[in-house]
Amino acid sequence: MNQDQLKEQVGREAVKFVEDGMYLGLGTGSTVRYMVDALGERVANEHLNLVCVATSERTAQQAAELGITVRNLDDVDHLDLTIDGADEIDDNFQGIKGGGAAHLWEKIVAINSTKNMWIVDESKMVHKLGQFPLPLEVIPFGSTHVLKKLTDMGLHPTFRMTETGHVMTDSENYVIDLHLNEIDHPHELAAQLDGIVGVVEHGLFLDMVNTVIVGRSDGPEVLRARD
Ligand SMILES: O=C[C@H](O)[C@H](O)[C@H](O)COP(=O)(O)O
Repeated sequence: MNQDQLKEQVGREAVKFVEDGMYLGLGTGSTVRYMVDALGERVANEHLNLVCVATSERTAQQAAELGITVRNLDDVDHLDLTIDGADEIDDNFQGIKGGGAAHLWEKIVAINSTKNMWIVDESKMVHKLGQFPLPLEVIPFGSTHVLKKLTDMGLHPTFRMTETGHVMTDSENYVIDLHLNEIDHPHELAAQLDGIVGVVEHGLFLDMVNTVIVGRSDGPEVLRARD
């Protein structure tokens, strides 16, 4: 099975956990895209009553086109479950997210969700975080000074750019990626990054996920991370 087939496999597996009447958070990314397609099929075929909150404009648009009810986070009082992708997951079920620049909204939705599930192909499972560049969402105003500060801290930052300029998030902020190779102490790094003025949010998602579904050639593996 190639990577796309594994992503589709976990997307389809994840929607089996969705129950009628749920308030559901929808993540962002290429794996989630398959999940939302599968969810749309269930909504159409089984007439499920779901209320969904999306973590990006992209996901909101896809879901709405499939006839899934999408509301703003501020218009719901709770979320039962959020299903999202991840860029890396380590042996302790800590994660890096934000490869698609959506980690700010994703983290806000995640912390307001009773349960969180991540769906990944097996290439995302690592022993130690950090091979994947760690994304930060930063306020454009003064961002070159934030970049310099991060450089001085030895965190090897680069702005994430397109051919035409800065990658912009849905909140119209910039993204800085930290090229760390290995993150020995994720909690300490998270606390350091939380303390930098101008950094809105980082892509370390620590102690957050309850269930991980890993796509493997011999079938999806469901891992329980925490209650
Ligand atoms: O910002 C994007 C998100 O954190 C994604 O969930 C993450 O990058 C994984 O995306 P994909 O499923 O495309 O690898």
